[in-house]
Amino acid sequence: MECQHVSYQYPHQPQGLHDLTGTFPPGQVTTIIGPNGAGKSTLLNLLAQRLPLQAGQILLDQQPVTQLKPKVLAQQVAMVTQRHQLYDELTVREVVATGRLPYHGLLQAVPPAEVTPYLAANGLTDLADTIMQDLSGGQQQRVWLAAALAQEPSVLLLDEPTTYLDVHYQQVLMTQLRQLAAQGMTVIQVLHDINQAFRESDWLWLLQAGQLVASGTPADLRDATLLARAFATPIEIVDVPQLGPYIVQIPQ
Ligand SMILES: Nc1ncnc2c1ncn2[C@@H]1O[C@H](COP(=O)(O)OP(=O)(O)OP(=O)(O)O)[C@@H](O)[C@H]1O
Repeated sequence: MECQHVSYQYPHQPQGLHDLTGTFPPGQVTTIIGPNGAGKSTLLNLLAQRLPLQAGQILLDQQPVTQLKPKVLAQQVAMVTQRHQLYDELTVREVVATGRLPYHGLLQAVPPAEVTPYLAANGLTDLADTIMQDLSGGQQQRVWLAAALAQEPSVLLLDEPTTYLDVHYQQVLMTQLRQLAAQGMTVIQVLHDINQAFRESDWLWLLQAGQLVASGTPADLRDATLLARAFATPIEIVDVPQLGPYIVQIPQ
C-alpha cells in the first residue's frame, strides 16, 4: 500500500494531514508513531476508506483504492475497530461472522464452518455465545481482531491495538502480527509505546502535526534528536543489557 500526496482537512480544524507520500511495505509490520493529534488515526481511517480521500492517491497493488469496488476493497482491507455500542448485544460468534460479510452479504448466509477457525485461532471458542457487553476490554479486542482476520484481508489496519491488553497479551498480539506479515499480509498499526513500536516493527512512519517527518526501518529512525523534536521532549537512547537500545524520555 502507498500514499501519494495525501492531504486531509476536517471542517473548521486548522490541522489535518499535509501532502503525505510514502509506502507501507507489503508483508511487513509498519507502525505509525507520533505525538497526540499528529494525525495517526486520521491516516488509518483514510487507508481504510472510512474517511473520503480529499487530495492525493492511496494505492493498493498500484491501483487507486478509489477505483476498487466496495466489495473488493472490503475483501482486501480490514480494520480492527475499537469498542462499538452497536455490537453490544451481538454474540462473539456473530461479530466474528461480520468479517465474512464481504463474501456473503448477509450475516445469516455466513456458513458457521467459516467462523469456527477464527474463533479457535483467537482463543474465543469458549466465549462464542457470550454477548459482547459481557466481555472485558481485552477479550473484545480479540474478537475485533478475529473478525478482521475472518475478512482474509491483504492489508490489516489496527488503531492502538494494545490499549486493553495486559503485557502478556500485548506480546501475544505482536507475535501474531509478525506471523501474519510473514505469511504476506501488510500490517499497519498505530502504537503509543515508542519502544514497543521500534522493537516490533519492520518499518516506521513518524508523523508530527499532520506531516510525515520520517519513514524507514527502526534503525533509520532511532535518532534522539529526530524523536525529541517530533515529541517535543528531551529524549536519550540508552543501551540496556539483554534489551538493546531503549528510548528514554528525560524528565525536564
Ligand atoms: N472527527 C474529527 N473532527 C474534527 N477534527 C478531528 C476529528 N478527528 C480528529 N480531528 C483533529 O485532527 C487532528 C489529528 O487527529 P488524529 O486523531 O488523527 O490524531 P492522532 O495522531 O491519532 O492522535 P492521538 O495520538 O491523540 O490519538 C487533531 O488536531 C484532531 O483534533
